[in-house]
Amino acid sequence: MAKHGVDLARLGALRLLAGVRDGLSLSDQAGALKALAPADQARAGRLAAAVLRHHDRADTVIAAYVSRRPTPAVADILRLAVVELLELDGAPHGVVDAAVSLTRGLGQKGQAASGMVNAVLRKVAVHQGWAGLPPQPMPAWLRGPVADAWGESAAQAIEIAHQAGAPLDLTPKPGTAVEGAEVLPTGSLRIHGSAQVSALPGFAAGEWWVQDAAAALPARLLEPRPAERIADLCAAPGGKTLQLAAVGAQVLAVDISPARLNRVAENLRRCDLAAELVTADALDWRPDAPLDAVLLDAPCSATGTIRRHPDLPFLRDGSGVPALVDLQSRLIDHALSLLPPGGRMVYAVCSLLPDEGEAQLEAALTRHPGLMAETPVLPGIERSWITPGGGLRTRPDFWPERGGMDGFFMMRLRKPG
Ligand SMILES: C[S@@+](CC[C@H](N)C(=O)[O-])C[C@H]1O[C@@H](n2cnc3c(N)ncnc32)[C@H](O)[C@@H]1O
Repeated sequence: MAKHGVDLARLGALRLLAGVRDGLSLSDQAGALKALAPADQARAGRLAAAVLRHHDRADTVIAAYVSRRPTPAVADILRLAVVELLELDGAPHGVVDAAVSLTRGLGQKGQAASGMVNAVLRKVAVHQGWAGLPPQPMPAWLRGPVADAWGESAAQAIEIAHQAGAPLDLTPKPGTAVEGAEVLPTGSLRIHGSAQVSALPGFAAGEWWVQDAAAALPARLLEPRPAERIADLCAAPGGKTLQLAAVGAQVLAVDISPARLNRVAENLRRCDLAAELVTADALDWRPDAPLDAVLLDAPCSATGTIRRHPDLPFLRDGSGVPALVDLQSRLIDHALSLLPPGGRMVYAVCSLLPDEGEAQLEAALTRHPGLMAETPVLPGIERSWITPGGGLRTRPDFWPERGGMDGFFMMRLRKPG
């Protein structure tokens, strides 16, 4: 949609990118585009995400044609145009014109830079070699541990998967099908191509919820049974709570954030499922009656979700990881203290960092003599995903032909009887 010849979606994308430069995540900025029509909001989000996914490749191309470093705002306009031209097959004339008018819209400095933007983008439009540029690298604080754990070629395959983005995965209520969706070996449903979630069949009737195929595994690994009392610690927005409730377990969904628990309530309502919602710090919460099992989806670096959140590498520097690792181990200890002898627990993190996953398993077994890691057995998981310590590791580069999956580590622990 155009206003005074300027595409509002592109303006929105640039606003989002400026927000990321200021330390705001894309999802934190949903309100910033409120004035735009829903279709423009969605396109702005897609364009901003595409620029972040190809950020360094775009800079490599721009550097070949500029003599002086552009200002941050002009650099974003150039990156957006480069990605539209070389990745999204945008029509050169329209993309270059839009970039020039967006630059002019920056005021006096923009007026001065618009000639340069025009000249640079005319050359970019016929640039050769885009496909051969390496994918957006992970930041060093993440790439180092990933390459150490799984090797350089795995790190590169993960970067390729990050760049490709993620399809839409759904978890259906037991026995529910969704027309046109691929049924994945693990039981999740996958929709390829862009789709408006609320327009898909079964959304209003609450027959499924959006959940990455890997994110659906921890609740399955717990093997919840009808009427079991299960605490879902760190539950919001509730994907795993819904899974547990859908098999008929009595779920206590605990989260520290009341606002995020409201989202669990909304999701339960839409899907016509029930759980008890508890606002509490999981580190000191205790149930008033014995539990059968605990699911602990601990707060983490979220580095396994970069496919969906390409802004994450631009917002974090890894300095928060040690505090998260410490919180995770305290949560594991507290969760174990809630279980009766012989009780079971699943710990999960959407992280690619072994410190938050494989190392947490090893440390928990050392701290708790007699605690056992039970080897994961689930439909559709591959042997190579099982770690030597008995955990389950998923990575974005797994299932490349199907469109990948988020990076998770999960483990199932059994308290001594
Ligand atoms: C990874 S998300 C959980 C995702 C959720 N299990 C799902 O499947 O939809 C982590 C959650 O932990 C919550 N959280 C962080 N620290 C917590 C604490 N000390 N006690 C309880 N919840 C906490 C956050 O509010 C956030 O909702």
